[in-house]
Amino acid sequence: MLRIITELAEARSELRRICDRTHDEQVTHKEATVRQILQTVKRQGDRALLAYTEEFDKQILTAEQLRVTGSELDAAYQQVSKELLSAIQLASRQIEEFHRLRVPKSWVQFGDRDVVLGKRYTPVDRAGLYVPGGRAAYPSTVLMNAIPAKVAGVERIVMVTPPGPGGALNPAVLVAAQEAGVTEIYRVGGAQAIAALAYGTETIPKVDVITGPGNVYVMLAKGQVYGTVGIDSLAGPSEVLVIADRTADPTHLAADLLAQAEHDPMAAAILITTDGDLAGKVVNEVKDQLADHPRRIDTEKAIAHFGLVIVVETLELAAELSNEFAPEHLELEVAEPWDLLERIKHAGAIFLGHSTPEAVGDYLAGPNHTLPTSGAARYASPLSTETFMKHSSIISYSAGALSSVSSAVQALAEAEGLPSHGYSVKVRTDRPSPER
Ligand SMILES: NC(=O)C1=CN([C@@H]2O[C@H](COP(=O)(O)OP(=O)(O)OC[C@H]3O[C@@H](n4cnc5c(N)ncnc54)[C@H](O)[C@@H]3O)[C@@H](O)[C@H]2O)C=CC1
Ligand SMILES: N[C@@H](Cc1c[nH]c[nH+]1)C(=O)O
Ligand SMILES: [Zn+2]
Repeated sequence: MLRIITELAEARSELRRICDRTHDEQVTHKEATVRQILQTVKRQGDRALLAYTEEFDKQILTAEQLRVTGSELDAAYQQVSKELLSAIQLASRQIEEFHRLRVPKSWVQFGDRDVVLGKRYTPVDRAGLYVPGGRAAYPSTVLMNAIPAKVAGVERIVMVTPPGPGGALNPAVLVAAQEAGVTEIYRVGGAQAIAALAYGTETIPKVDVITGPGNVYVMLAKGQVYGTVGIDSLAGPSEVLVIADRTADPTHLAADLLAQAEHDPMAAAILITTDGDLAGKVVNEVKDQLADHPRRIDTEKAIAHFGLVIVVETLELAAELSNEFAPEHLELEVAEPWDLLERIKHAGAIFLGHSTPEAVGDYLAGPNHTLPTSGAARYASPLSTETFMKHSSIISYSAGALSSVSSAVQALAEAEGLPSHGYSVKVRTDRPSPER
């Protein structure tokens, strides 16, 4: 079931197929479904949300039930154990500490002739967070999305997540939302939730930026509403790529591959190793650990379609293949991970050494777990406080500075056939404003 490949050309073509799995023909027809959902919600608002929730989530709700009430939020604290609450609080603290480290700061620079230039950072007014809820509950994703928004200074943090049986939401998700500073929660999921956040409905406010991971419908919907709103990145079905040498433990590697595969039948789990014996042992371990896995069917599907073991001659070649794939998560399970790091160019999050399984980053190390997938790590970055901020350029010229560039501006304006541009400078240098 987990295939071993030793031939380089085949390895490259398989990696390409797996990387492109959210763009292949099976998925492209979902683009049309998603477009239809977005348009219907845009036209019909809450009515469409309720109809899609009935169709896809099998829950019958009224418009009044879309928003989670204060009493439900209070009750959630009674439904989580003390251990879980303190784990949520530990994760919150560590995620907040990490995201506070590098909040972009506004700056100005004073140059010659009283020229002042700079950047002024401001948060968006409203952020919309998607928290997945189809196959698993994701309190950790609530923290990973809401905390950076709060640290960035966003005033209105709107969360959406699909309803479970009877419309209920997972209590840990509701507790995490309160701990992280979410201001309002709506029970709606999938592409319809993304449409609600992008266009607004009678109940759900339109936001400025939508963040958060989700399945392929959510990912396609975020891609389609980009431009109407900002988005973080295309964070779709999860991926891990592990580079291992003979010092790695096959039991650990198998556990890490399955930890990714269990997210979604479209999740990807890839091992590239320099040790042929290790490759065989990992394949057997995966089989053993899957035998009594509670999510065996979906996990097996992911392993069968998007699982792979590649045996290569050198770690340099392993790094090259990894860069071509640009994985969401990359584990360096080798004797000298810091040396190998030098060769890594494209990856969402990089886990170094034998004691750093991806799960520690998924939950509480501090860096964000909402990461670009399907090759998007070639150009995109993890979700961060910057995702919820934008900057304005700051420019201030004195009269002297303006006259020193007047002829250059006029030459450029003339070349572009835009005389009023040139005149707007000339008129000021010919007739400066009186000193006030
Ligand atoms: N890249 C990242 O940073 C992360 C990614 N993930 C990924 O998030 C995803 C979560 O997926 P799910 O558990 O499915 O939850 P989800 O909340 O993303 O999707 C469930 C929703 O999909 C919609 N849907 C289901 N079948 C549909 C159909 N046939 N047509 C139209 N809409 C349909 C429904 O509206 C449902 O509410 C996984 O792929 C996981 O790997 C999770 C955490 C982090
Ligand atoms: N591994 C997920 C994150 C996660 C949340 N909960 C468990 N894991 C990802 O794609 O980033
Ligand atoms: Zn995970």
